[in-house]
Amino acid sequence: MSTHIDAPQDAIADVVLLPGDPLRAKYIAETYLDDPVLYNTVRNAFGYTGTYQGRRVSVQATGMGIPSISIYATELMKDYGVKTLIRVGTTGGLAPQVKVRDIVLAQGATTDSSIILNTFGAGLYFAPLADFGLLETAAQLAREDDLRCHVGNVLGEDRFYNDEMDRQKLIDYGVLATEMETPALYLLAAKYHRRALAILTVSNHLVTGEETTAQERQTSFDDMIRLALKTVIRL
Ligand SMILES: O=P(O)(O)O[C@H]1O[C@H](CO)[C@@H](O)[C@H]1O
Ligand SMILES: O=c1cc[nH]c(=O)[nH]1
Repeated sequence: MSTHIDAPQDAIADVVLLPGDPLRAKYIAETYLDDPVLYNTVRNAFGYTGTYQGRRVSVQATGMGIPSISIYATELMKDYGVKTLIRVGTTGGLAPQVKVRDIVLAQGATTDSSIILNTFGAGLYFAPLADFGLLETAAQLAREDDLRCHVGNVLGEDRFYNDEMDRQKLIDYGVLATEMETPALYLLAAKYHRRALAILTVSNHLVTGEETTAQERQTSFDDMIRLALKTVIRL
Protein backbone atom coordinates (compact mmCIF):
# COMPACT_ATOMS: atom_id res chain seq x y z
CA MET A 1 0.00 0.00 0.00
CA SER A 2 0.97 3.63 -0.33
CA THR A 3 -0.13 6.71 1.57
CA HIS A 4 -3.25 7.36 -0.52
CA ILE A 5 -3.83 3.98 -2.19
CA ASP A 6 -4.74 1.06 0.04
CA ALA A 7 -4.04 -1.88 -2.26
CA PRO A 8 -1.64 -4.83 -2.28
CA GLN A 9 1.47 -4.46 -4.43
CA ASP A 10 0.16 -6.63 -7.28
CA ALA A 11 -3.38 -5.17 -7.35
CA ILE A 12 -2.63 -2.52 -9.96
CA ALA A 13 -1.86 -3.19 -13.64
CA ASP A 14 1.20 -1.72 -15.37
CA VAL A 15 -1.10 0.52 -17.41
CA VAL A 16 -3.55 2.86 -15.69
CA LEU A 17 -6.27 5.17 -17.02
CA LEU A 18 -6.58 8.35 -14.96
CA PRO A 19 -9.91 10.22 -14.85
CA GLY A 20 -10.24 13.12 -12.42
CA ASP A 21 -13.73 12.09 -11.32
CA PRO A 22 -14.07 8.96 -9.14
CA LEU A 23 -17.50 8.25 -10.64
CA ARG A 24 -15.92 8.26 -14.11
CA ALA A 25 -13.44 5.65 -12.83
CA LYS A 26 -16.41 3.54 -11.68
CA TYR A 27 -18.18 4.03 -15.00
CA ILE A 28 -15.09 3.04 -17.01
CA ALA A 29 -14.46 -0.05 -14.90
CA GLU A 30 -18.06 -1.23 -14.88
CA THR A 31 -18.73 -0.46 -18.55
CA TYR A 32 -15.50 -1.46 -20.27
CA LEU A 33 -13.48 -3.83 -18.08
CA ASP A 34 -14.10 -7.53 -17.62
CA ASP A 35 -14.10 -8.73 -13.99
CA PRO A 36 -13.33 -5.31 -12.46
CA VAL A 37 -12.10 -5.39 -8.87
CA LEU A 38 -12.26 -2.29 -6.70
CA TYR A 39 -8.79 -1.97 -5.11
CA ASN A 40 -8.99 1.49 -3.54
CA THR A 41 -11.63 3.52 -1.71
CA VAL A 42 -9.37 5.81 0.33
CA ARG A 43 -10.87 9.33 0.10
CA ASN A 44 -13.34 7.86 -2.43
CA ALA A 45 -10.57 8.03 -5.05
CA PHE A 46 -11.80 4.79 -6.58
CA GLY A 47 -9.30 2.49 -8.25
CA TYR A 48 -10.24 -0.65 -10.20
CA THR A 49 -8.35 -3.36 -12.03
CA GLY A 50 -9.86 -5.60 -14.70
CA THR A 51 -9.13 -6.69 -18.24
CA TYR A 52 -9.91 -5.17 -21.62
CA GLN A 53 -9.69 -7.60 -24.54
CA GLY A 54 -7.60 -9.82 -22.28
CA ARG A 55 -5.15 -7.04 -21.30
CA ARG A 56 -4.90 -6.19 -17.58
CA VAL A 57 -5.79 -2.51 -17.11
CA SER A 58 -6.40 -0.32 -14.04
CA VAL A 59 -8.42 2.87 -13.68
CA GLN A 60 -7.52 5.27 -10.88
CA ALA A 61 -9.35 8.51 -10.04
CA THR A 62 -6.92 11.39 -9.51
CA GLY A 63 -9.14 14.16 -8.14
CA MET A 64 -8.89 17.66 -9.53
CA GLY A 65 -5.79 19.78 -10.01
CA ILE A 66 -2.04 19.41 -10.08
CA PRO A 67 -1.51 18.73 -6.34
CA SER A 68 -4.04 15.91 -6.39
CA ILE A 69 -2.90 14.13 -9.58
CA SER A 70 0.71 14.51 -8.41
CA ILE A 71 -0.07 12.33 -5.40
CA TYR A 72 -1.70 9.54 -7.39
CA ALA A 73 0.75 9.59 -10.31
CA THR A 74 3.73 9.52 -7.94
CA GLU A 75 2.40 6.66 -5.83
CA LEU A 76 1.36 4.65 -8.91
CA MET A 77 4.83 4.95 -10.44
CA LYS A 78 6.99 4.85 -7.31
CA ASP A 79 5.11 2.39 -5.13
CA TYR A 80 3.25 0.25 -7.69
CA GLY A 81 5.66 0.33 -10.65
CA VAL A 82 3.07 1.58 -13.14
CA LYS A 83 4.68 2.08 -16.55
CA THR A 84 1.99 3.69 -18.70
CA LEU A 85 -0.38 6.44 -17.51
CA ILE A 86 -3.20 7.76 -19.69
CA ARG A 87 -5.29 10.63 -18.39
CA VAL A 88 -8.91 10.59 -19.60
CA GLY A 89 -10.28 14.00 -18.69
CA THR A 90 -12.53 16.86 -19.68
CA THR A 91 -11.22 20.11 -21.09
CA GLY A 92 -12.51 23.55 -21.96
CA GLY A 93 -11.97 24.56 -25.59
CA LEU A 94 -9.95 27.70 -26.30
CA ALA A 95 -8.99 27.62 -30.02
CA PRO A 96 -11.77 28.33 -32.55
CA GLN A 97 -11.28 25.04 -34.42
CA VAL A 98 -11.82 23.05 -31.21
CA LYS A 99 -15.53 22.26 -30.80
CA VAL A 100 -17.41 20.69 -27.91
CA ARG A 101 -17.35 16.87 -28.05
CA ASP A 102 -14.03 16.91 -29.97
CA ILE A 103 -11.04 15.06 -28.60
CA VAL A 104 -7.76 16.78 -27.80
CA LEU A 105 -4.50 14.83 -27.48
CA ALA A 106 -2.15 16.88 -25.32
CA GLN A 107 1.19 16.89 -27.11
CA GLY A 108 2.53 19.40 -24.59
CA ALA A 109 1.20 21.13 -21.49
CA THR A 110 1.74 24.79 -20.70
CA THR A 111 1.13 25.83 -17.11
CA ASP A 112 0.89 28.67 -14.61
CA SER A 113 1.66 26.19 -11.84
CA SER A 114 4.85 26.59 -9.82
CA ILE A 115 5.76 22.90 -10.25
CA ILE A 116 8.18 23.65 -13.08
CA LEU A 117 9.90 26.44 -11.16
CA ASN A 118 9.96 24.35 -7.99
CA THR A 119 11.53 21.44 -9.85
CA PHE A 120 14.11 23.18 -12.02
CA GLY A 121 14.69 26.54 -10.36
CA ALA A 122 14.47 30.02 -11.86
CA GLY A 123 15.37 30.56 -15.50
CA LEU A 124 14.80 27.00 -16.78
CA TYR A 125 11.39 26.40 -18.37
CA PHE A 126 10.98 22.63 -18.78
CA ALA A 127 8.42 21.66 -21.47
CA PRO A 128 6.16 18.83 -20.23
CA LEU A 129 5.54 16.53 -23.22
CA ALA A 130 3.50 13.43 -24.01
CA ASP A 131 5.20 10.14 -24.78
CA PHE A 132 5.53 10.16 -28.56
CA GLY A 133 4.67 6.47 -29.01
CA LEU A 134 1.41 6.84 -27.09
CA LEU A 135 0.58 10.08 -28.87
CA GLU A 136 1.27 8.66 -32.33
CA THR A 137 -0.79 5.53 -31.60
CA ALA A 138 -3.77 7.46 -30.24
CA ALA A 139 -3.70 9.95 -33.13
CA GLN A 140 -3.60 7.11 -35.68
CA LEU A 141 -6.51 5.31 -33.98
CA ALA A 142 -8.54 8.52 -33.83
CA ARG A 143 -8.03 8.93 -37.59
CA GLU A 144 -9.05 5.33 -38.26
CA ASP A 145 -12.25 5.84 -36.23
CA ASP A 146 -13.04 9.20 -37.89
CA LEU A 147 -13.05 11.01 -34.56
CA ARG A 148 -12.75 14.78 -34.57
CA CYS A 149 -9.36 15.00 -32.87
CA HIS A 150 -6.79 17.76 -32.36
CA VAL A 151 -3.16 17.34 -31.32
CA GLY A 152 -1.21 20.15 -29.69
CA ASN A 153 -0.49 22.27 -26.68
CA VAL A 154 -2.96 22.43 -23.79
CA LEU A 155 -3.02 24.69 -20.77
CA GLY A 156 -2.95 22.97 -17.39
CA GLU A 157 -4.15 25.69 -15.04
CA ASP A 158 -3.92 25.94 -11.27
CA ARG A 159 -7.40 27.47 -11.05
CA PHE A 160 -10.69 26.54 -12.70
CA TYR A 161 -12.05 30.03 -11.98
CA ASN A 162 -9.25 32.26 -13.22
CA ASP A 163 -10.24 35.76 -14.36
CA GLU A 164 -6.61 36.86 -14.38
CA MET A 165 -5.42 34.38 -17.04
CA ASP A 166 -4.73 35.97 -20.46
CA ARG A 167 -6.25 33.14 -22.44
CA GLN A 168 -6.36 35.16 -25.68
CA LYS A 169 -2.59 35.37 -25.69
CA LEU A 170 -2.39 31.60 -25.30
CA ILE A 171 -4.88 31.13 -28.13
CA ASP A 172 -2.68 33.40 -30.26
CA TYR A 173 0.22 31.07 -29.51
CA GLY A 174 -1.75 27.98 -30.57
CA VAL A 175 -2.93 26.58 -27.23
CA LEU A 176 -5.97 24.42 -27.95
CA ALA A 177 -7.81 23.89 -24.66
CA THR A 178 -7.57 24.16 -20.90
CA GLU A 179 -7.64 21.65 -18.05
CA MET A 180 -5.92 21.19 -14.69
CA GLU A 181 -3.63 18.12 -14.45
CA THR A 182 -1.57 17.31 -17.54
CA PRO A 183 1.60 19.35 -16.80
CA ALA A 184 2.12 17.43 -13.56
CA LEU A 185 1.42 14.08 -15.20
CA TYR A 186 4.00 14.72 -17.95
CA LEU A 187 6.57 16.21 -15.57
CA LEU A 188 6.34 13.25 -13.17
CA ALA A 189 6.38 10.69 -15.99
CA ALA A 190 9.62 12.30 -17.19
CA LYS A 191 11.03 12.16 -13.66
CA TYR A 192 10.29 8.43 -13.27
CA HIS A 193 11.06 7.52 -16.92
CA ARG A 194 7.53 6.30 -17.63
CA ARG A 195 5.20 7.09 -20.49
CA ALA A 196 2.15 9.32 -20.26
CA LEU A 197 -0.54 10.82 -22.45
CA ALA A 198 -3.61 12.96 -21.79
CA ILE A 199 -6.66 12.22 -23.94
CA LEU A 200 -9.24 14.92 -23.32
CA THR A 201 -12.83 15.44 -24.36
CA VAL A 202 -14.07 18.99 -24.87
CA SER A 203 -16.96 19.53 -22.44
CA ASN A 204 -17.39 23.28 -22.97
CA HIS A 205 -15.84 26.18 -24.86
CA LEU A 206 -14.51 29.12 -22.91
CA VAL A 207 -14.68 31.59 -25.81
CA THR A 208 -17.95 30.64 -27.52
CA GLY A 209 -19.69 29.65 -24.28
CA GLU A 210 -20.90 26.40 -25.86
CA GLU A 211 -21.71 23.61 -23.40
CA THR A 212 -22.53 19.92 -23.82
CA THR A 213 -25.64 18.28 -22.48
CA ALA A 214 -25.22 15.45 -20.01
CA GLN A 215 -26.10 12.98 -22.76
CA GLU A 216 -23.61 14.45 -25.24
CA ARG A 217 -20.93 14.49 -22.56
CA GLN A 218 -21.49 10.79 -21.96
CA THR A 219 -21.13 9.98 -25.67
CA SER A 220 -17.92 11.95 -26.01
CA PHE A 221 -16.61 10.32 -22.81
CA ASP A 222 -17.21 6.97 -24.46
CA ASP A 223 -15.24 8.00 -27.58
CA MET A 224 -12.35 9.12 -25.37
CA ILE A 225 -12.39 6.01 -23.18
CA ARG A 226 -12.54 3.65 -26.17
CA LEU A 227 -9.65 5.56 -27.77
CA ALA A 228 -7.58 5.22 -24.58
CA LEU A 229 -8.30 1.50 -24.28
CA LYS A 230 -7.61 0.83 -27.96
CA THR A 231 -4.31 2.70 -27.58
CA VAL A 232 -3.39 0.36 -24.72
CA ILE A 233 -4.19 -2.69 -26.83
CA ARG A 234 -2.21 -1.46 -29.84
CA LEU A 235 0.95 -0.59 -27.89
O1 LIG B 1 -12.78 15.86 -15.96
P1 LIG B 1 -11.50 15.88 -15.18
O2 LIG B 1 -10.63 14.71 -15.47
O3 LIG B 1 -11.71 16.06 -13.68
O4 LIG B 1 -10.69 17.17 -15.69
C1 LIG B 1 -11.17 18.51 -15.72
O5 LIG B 1 -12.35 18.73 -14.93
C2 LIG B 1 -12.01 19.35 -13.67
C3 LIG B 1 -12.65 20.71 -13.58
O6 LIG B 1 -14.01 20.64 -13.71
C4 LIG B 1 -10.49 19.42 -13.65
O7 LIG B 1 -9.97 18.29 -13.00
C5 LIG B 1 -10.17 19.46 -15.11
O8 LIG B 1 -8.86 19.13 -15.48
O1 LIG C 1 -10.44 22.61 -16.41
C1 LIG C 1 -11.42 22.61 -17.15
C2 LIG C 1 -12.07 21.44 -17.56
C3 LIG C 1 -13.16 21.51 -18.37
N1 LIG C 1 -13.60 22.72 -18.75
C4 LIG C 1 -12.97 23.85 -18.36
O2 LIG C 1 -13.43 24.94 -18.70
N2 LIG C 1 -11.92 23.78 -17.57
